[in-house]
Amino acid sequence: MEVGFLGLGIMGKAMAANLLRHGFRVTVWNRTLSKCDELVAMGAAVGDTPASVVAKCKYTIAMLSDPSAALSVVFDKDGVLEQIGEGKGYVDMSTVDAATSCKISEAVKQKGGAFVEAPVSGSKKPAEDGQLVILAAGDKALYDDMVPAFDILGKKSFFLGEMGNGAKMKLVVNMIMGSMMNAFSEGLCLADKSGLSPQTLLDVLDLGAIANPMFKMKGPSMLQGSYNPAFPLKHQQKDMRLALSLGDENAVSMPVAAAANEAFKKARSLGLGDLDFSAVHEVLKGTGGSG
Ligand SMILES: NC(=O)C1=CN([C@@H]2O[C@H](COP(=O)(O)OP(=O)(O)OC[C@H]3O[C@@H](n4cnc5c(N)ncnc54)[C@H](OP(=O)(O)O)[C@@H]3O)[C@@H](O)[C@H]2O)C=CC1
Ligand SMILES: O=CCCC(=O)O
Repeated sequence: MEVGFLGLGIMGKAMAANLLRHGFRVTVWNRTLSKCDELVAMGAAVGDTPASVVAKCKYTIAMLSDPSAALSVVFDKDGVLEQIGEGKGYVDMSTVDAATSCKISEAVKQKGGAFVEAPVSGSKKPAEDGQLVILAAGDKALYDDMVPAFDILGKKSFFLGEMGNGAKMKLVVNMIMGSMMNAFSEGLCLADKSGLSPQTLLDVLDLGAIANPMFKMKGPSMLQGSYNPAFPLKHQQKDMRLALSLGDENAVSMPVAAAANEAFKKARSLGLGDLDFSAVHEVLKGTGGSG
């Protein structure tokens, strides 16, 4: 199978590499073109623009930072819309809001193409290992065509029905994750300040009902103040913002998520946006704990 791949950040690079390793022919494009080099060394071809990738490939996948990037790659000059059409499919796996997905979907359909939104749960390592959870919605025929690729990228794919449901599901999941990260960080600070060993807290948590891969993976590095980015904090804050907006639209009160968002915003204002989202711990340490 041949696919185009737009966006070679932390996630896109790992996902495109995975497709190459499994025998897919992949044509890549990234705004900063030099980031294509590693994929070319693995056998990828390069397109000069999103439009040229879509012209070459029947199916094109995108993995971009946020709604503004997702829209720009489709609607701007040399964008996806210039070449999408009958018989071609576009799959956006970026985390965006439902309105962004719907806008792209309408435009692609108007040109005769098919569109699926397919954001993912799972971070850098699951992307490298093909263990993502894919939250797709939109054109079912295109989804079915993409299953061979989704089976390589992920351990499970959900088809969630109408356009926007993938984005909404992803935002709900990440809203919970961002709130959990704040509660976890507060717990580490509280343990430390009240004379307990935060390391022992990690051991206790890992044996009980709230054990989870995030605490297990992030806890030790948070205690060391080490935040090598797997999931950049600026993206987690974007997801909190978009989830809170979904809450506004549906009149759902989310005080816990709103407080977590404030901590992520504070972290961004301190210049921590490019670090891992667990760097929010630095903010919470600064307000009383020492982790
Ligand atoms: N990292 C993670 O753990 C996970 C991330 N996600 C989501 O996946 C998406 C990608 O995340 P991740 O790979 O971590 O992000 P990165 O910040 O590592 O990569 C972002 C990508 O978007 C591109 N980009 C940004 N702005 C524009 C623009 N205006 N026009 C064209 N391209 C643009 C960047 O290009 P350039 O290289 O030129 O800057 C880069 O390829 C995000 O929506 C994120 O929320 C979902 C699950 C997990
Ligand atoms: O959007 C990022 C999700 C990160 C994860 O699921 O571990």
